[in-house]
Amino acid sequence: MNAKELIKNLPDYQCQQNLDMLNIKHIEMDHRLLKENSLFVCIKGYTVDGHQFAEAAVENGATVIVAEKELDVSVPVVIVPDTSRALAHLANNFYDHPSSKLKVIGVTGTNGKTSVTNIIDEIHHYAKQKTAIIGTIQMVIDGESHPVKNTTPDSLFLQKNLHQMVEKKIDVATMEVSSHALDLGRVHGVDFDIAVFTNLSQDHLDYHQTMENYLFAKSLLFSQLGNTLKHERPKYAVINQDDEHAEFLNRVTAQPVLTYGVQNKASFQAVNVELMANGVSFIMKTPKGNVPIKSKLMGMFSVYNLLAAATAAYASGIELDIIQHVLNNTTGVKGRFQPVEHKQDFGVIIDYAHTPDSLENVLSTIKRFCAGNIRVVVGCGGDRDRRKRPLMAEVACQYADQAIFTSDNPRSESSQAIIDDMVEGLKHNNYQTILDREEAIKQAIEQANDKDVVLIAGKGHETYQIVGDKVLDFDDEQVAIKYLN
Ligand SMILES: CC(=O)N[C@H]1[C@@H](OP(=O)(O)OP(=O)(O)OC[C@H]2O[C@@H](n3ccc(=O)[nH]c3=O)[C@H](O)[C@@H]2O)O[C@H](CO)[C@@H](O)[C@@H]1O[C@H](C)C(=O)N[C@@H](C)C(=O)N[C@H](CCC(=O)O)C(=O)O
Ligand SMILES: Nc1ncnc2c1ncn2[C@@H]1O[C@H](COP(=O)(O)OP(=O)(O)OP(=O)(O)O)[C@@H](O)[C@H]1O
Ligand SMILES: N[C@H](CCC[C@H](N)C(=O)O)C(=O)O
Ligand SMILES: [Mg+2]
Repeated sequence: MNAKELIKNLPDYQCQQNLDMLNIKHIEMDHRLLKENSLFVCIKGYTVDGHQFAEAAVENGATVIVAEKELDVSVPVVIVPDTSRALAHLANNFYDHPSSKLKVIGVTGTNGKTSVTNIIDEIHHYAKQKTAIIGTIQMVIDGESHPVKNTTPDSLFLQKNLHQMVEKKIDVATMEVSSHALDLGRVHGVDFDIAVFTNLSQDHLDYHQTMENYLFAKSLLFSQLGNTLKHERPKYAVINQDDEHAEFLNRVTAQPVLTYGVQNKASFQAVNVELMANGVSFIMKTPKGNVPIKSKLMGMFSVYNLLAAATAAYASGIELDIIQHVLNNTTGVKGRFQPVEHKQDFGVIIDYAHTPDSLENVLSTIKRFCAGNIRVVVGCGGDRDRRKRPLMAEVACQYADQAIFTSDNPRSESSQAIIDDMVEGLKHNNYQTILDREEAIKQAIEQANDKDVVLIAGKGHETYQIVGDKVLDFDDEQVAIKYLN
């Protein structure tokens, strides 16, 4: 693509040099990945400043540099106020606005994004559409899995892969949209068709500082839901009417809103909800009549996830009988309320609860059916929201009979210091500390009696433990099976 053409829609840029004759074949933000005839965008990161690689980038094949300041290099430099935002524009332009050629469904909220995106994807797949999904666990394009680094990738990776999806004739892409991504502009320029809100509770205050900022970041998905009409269908915001922030999000979007909920009247409302030991059942009231649902997913939080997915699929034009079939048959996502069954006479559940609210949801669900004692193994991530630590410890001790506090990706912090934060001010004493996660799981399993339930929380599908900058192999499920043997 011609360089001048590529940058022409940037809202605010300066460039003294002539770009007329430059043909750009690639865009790159990492100088180590550069090829010939590339445009390199210098990003000021949290670890390093990409501007320092400008010279090396030219050696590696960059023929244009996009930067926030003048640079002494032998190729033209385009100066912009914010390179991250410029990258989102450039990538969208370079890949010819791929999100305008696909249906894109974005799901945001503190908890439930991975669960809801997977159900939405399953529904579209069952409706014989070609689907793709981007989220915490992986990116899947028409059945082919690709690894991901972030829940919501940077704008370059995102636009490149949306383009791949267009090439592969994908009908609908469902993606998790994290608050970090919204705040950092990773999804700028993505033309969403449907925006879904699950819930908002405490997490990520290390990044957002206040709950107001966190809510504001989440709301950007709804204010960014544009006016373009794609596939001859209107756009929709899908909002959890039982969440205290529902009214605010309702006002933020200019598009029609479909709501879902249990307690409050909603477009999709669950009534006659029964929480059972092997799933949930309810009547789903919809704008087109009542639909009975009996799902294998557990707990009230799953009722919300099922409703969110059903409402989004309805907004996407899927028939209710297809939605009903998938809700009744979905078996959920790896590491989300996942039982480990190994001939033992007590329960073992692996779950990704890593916030106070999700831990409370999962433990209260277990409490409903557990005839013995609940034992929870849990830790808090290092270099993440410190303020959620004592709240998670409080929930663990309040709902479980015995809590074992252990390590969960300590990253640059010491595991002991993280647990010190967890137990500070804790009034309960039904806990012990075992820093080594394998030993903690072993102890919980060895101490479990008939009818007890052991909840191993926080890491879900993860198959690693991040200690310092090392990523060590660690899989809660494998460790549990080892000691169940
Ligand atoms: C804090 C944060 O968001 N960091 C993201 C950021 O990394 P960074 O700022 O450290 O990047 P950096 O290493 O300083 O590099 C700066 C620039 O220099 C370039 N570079 C770097 C080194 C080099 O030799 N050459 C070079 O060109 C890099 O390619 C980059 O363009 O940019 C990277 C590339 O896009 C991201 O992968 C990375 O996410 C890290 C892994 C992360 O942990 N992010 C978390 C906080 C996050 O975003 N989480 C949310 C989920 C939250 C939730 O809802 O649970 C998510 O969406 O994943
Ligand atoms: N709707 C919900 N409300 C509260 N808790 C939930 C809900 N859905 C799932 N959970 C809990 O949150 C955990 C994480 O669920 P899920 O992975 O779907 O959330 P997520 O929003 O994708 O998380 P992340 O921010 O890490 O990507 C689950 O293991 C479960 O404990
Ligand atoms: N997306 C979340 C995942 C947390 C998972 C937990 N195992 C941890 O490492 O804290 C985060 O990065 O905050
Ligand atoms: Mg997720």
